[in-house]
Amino acid sequence: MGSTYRSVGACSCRSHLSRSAPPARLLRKHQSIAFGLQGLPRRTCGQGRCGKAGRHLRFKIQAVAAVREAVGRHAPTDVEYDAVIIGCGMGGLTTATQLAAEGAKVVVLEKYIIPGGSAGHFKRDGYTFDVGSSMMFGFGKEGTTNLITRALANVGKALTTVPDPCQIQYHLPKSSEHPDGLDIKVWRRYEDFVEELSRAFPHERAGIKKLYDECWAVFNALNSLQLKSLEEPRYLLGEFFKHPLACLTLVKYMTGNTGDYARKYIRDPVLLRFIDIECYCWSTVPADFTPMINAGMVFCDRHYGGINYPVGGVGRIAESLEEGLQERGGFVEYKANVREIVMEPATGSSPSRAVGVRLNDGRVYRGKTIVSNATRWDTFGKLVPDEQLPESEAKFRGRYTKAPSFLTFHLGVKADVLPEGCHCHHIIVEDWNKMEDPRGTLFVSIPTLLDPSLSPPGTHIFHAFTPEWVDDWKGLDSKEYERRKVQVTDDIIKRLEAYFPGLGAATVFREVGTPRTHRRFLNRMDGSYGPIPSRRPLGMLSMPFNRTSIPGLYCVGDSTFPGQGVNAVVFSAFGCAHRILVDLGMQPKLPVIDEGYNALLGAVRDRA
Ligand SMILES: NC(=O)c1ccc[n+]([C@@H]2O[C@H](COP(=O)([O-])OP(=O)(O)OC[C@H]3O[C@@H](n4cnc5c(N)ncnc54)[C@H](O)[C@@H]3O)[C@@H](O)[C@H]2O)c1
Ligand SMILES: CC(C)=CCC/C(C)=C/C=C/C(C)=C/C=C/C(C)=C/C=C/C=C(C)/C=C/C=C(C)/C=C/C=C(\C)CCC=C(C)C
Repeated sequence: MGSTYRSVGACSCRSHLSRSAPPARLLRKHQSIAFGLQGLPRRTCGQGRCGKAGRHLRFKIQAVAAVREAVGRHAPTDVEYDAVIIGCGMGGLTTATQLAAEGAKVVVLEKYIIPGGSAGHFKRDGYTFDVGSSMMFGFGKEGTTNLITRALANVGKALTTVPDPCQIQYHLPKSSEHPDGLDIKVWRRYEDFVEELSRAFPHERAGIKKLYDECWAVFNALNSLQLKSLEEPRYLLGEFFKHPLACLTLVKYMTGNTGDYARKYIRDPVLLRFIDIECYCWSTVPADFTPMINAGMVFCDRHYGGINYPVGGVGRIAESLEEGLQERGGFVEYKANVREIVMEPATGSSPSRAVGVRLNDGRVYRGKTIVSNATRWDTFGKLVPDEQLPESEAKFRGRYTKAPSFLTFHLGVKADVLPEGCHCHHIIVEDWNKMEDPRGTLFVSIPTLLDPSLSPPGTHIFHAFTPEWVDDWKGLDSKEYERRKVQVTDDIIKRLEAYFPGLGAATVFREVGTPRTHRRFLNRMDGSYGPIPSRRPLGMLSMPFNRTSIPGLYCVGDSTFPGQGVNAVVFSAFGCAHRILVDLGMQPKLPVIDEGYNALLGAVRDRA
């Protein structure tokens, strides 16, 4: 089994260790130690600040002990929580913080030993690697769509971020019109991007502008509303009253997909493929399967709030949220593997209800509400046994399927291998017909171009990833598994050398994750990136919101609307926390309308 999120490589430098720091802070500063719970750290930080290894070893042993203590702490089981949350990914953690900010009593139970799940980070040999994407939306300063900024602010936190001047540099295949291939940069300034794309497709200049301007109509509507639970009619009516035009605009786009709008304005087949990759790179499906509301959000926030990288790495977001949660009396228990959701049996006219969770070690946590941040397939099928699968979930399985997982290559490279003026994020498509194949599209992020402190001097982090199914990695013994990892890394580096000449020779550190790594360390069924529609969806209406048909049980994260993406998951958490606060009577509701509206919403969505 790959060791991507486990091996030892801690900093022993005094500047990184503090004997007096509380355990949570130690966890943050010494996450590398936390990754090395199986043994003592082997090395110093690689940032050149250490030199007195013997003396520092004493601090190191104390730090390891403190981290062990933090990781091993149990939350009390003799109380009833307002919410018991399964999983400390961005979905679960943000729900917890937003509930705690309103005075709710919450506990988060996380199987692994760090916060953030796919949006966490880990340290090795002086490198801080983001587990998943390094491209952060929702970090702007203005409007209402800056959801990450808001989630942090609601628990009194803020992070310093570095603006990225270019969201993505696309390296696209040759065509008769573009015999050298197509190189498109999505600049932070909207007008610069539209100009660059229009220069590549001059005959489609008007269509390009119309399509992206239509996305702005969606974004401007979203960006004028308070973003909360779409399952809560009191809030919706309030927003309709305050911003009728914005709400009607969203109603108009609610059932539409991006491909329909693209074809309305654009004829050029290569440009339509470009719109497909613009969607695929975050939704893992082409434009016809991507809801227009989501495209409006992604295609405009990158210009409005911009793409901004948090100093210290993406994992700082989750670490800061966890601090905010603790300061508000919430609790995250690590190494807490939830085995099942405990149900109270049905009585008379009351259906069976979720009332707690049972861990692998047998302990039970009871809650007025239970929130699952696990994927839909892990929640229904594992935590709730298949025999109790609600009809709505059976329907979900018919409409959505698991997206593939990823092969991830966390590389340390010599700095001089990067070309002059290199941008942080790259997408490489060598053949349009292979865009959606496993190992077809290559993604690259070099976050050290924005925050050089993440790697030792003279080096960069080069994070490459590509979609991959778990099936190809099943049933291998450890020797064959390791051999396959080396082989696939060499193959991918060879392909990347066409764009980054000398990459192989310049690589000084390698850590490779496979779908099995994602499955094991993120606890995601088959390591999946999340749900994708198995047929054309009815825009945003097809994805489930936070409530489930089991009373007391809510879902949050990328298995709920609006799907994958850190800011998307944060929106799902805002909705989840809001709906729970209303259901717990901690925020007001309109009782009769509430039930009628949700029954209607359920009926419409059943047909979606
Ligand atoms: N490698 C990648 O790039 C990658 C892969 C998948 C998802 N993503 C992205 O990550 C985000 C997903 O966020 P999310 O919050 O929905 O999920 P998440 O997968 O990031 O977090 C879920 C957390 O729940 C924990 N968990 C699951 N089952 C558990 C159980 N039974 N007991 C205790 N803990 C359990 C996991 O350990 C994990 O920490 C999205 O932005 C998505 O796009 C990225
Ligand atoms: C009745 C009803 C229901 C309603 C009525 C009307 C209304 C009012 C409506 C409303 C609506 C709303 C509010 C909505 C909202 C929405 C939202 C917020 C959305 C969001 C979204 C987001 C997203 C999707 C995102 C995503 C992102 C991502 C995924 C990212 C990713 C990235 C990556 C992967 C990276 C790449 C890389 C490279 C390039 C290297």
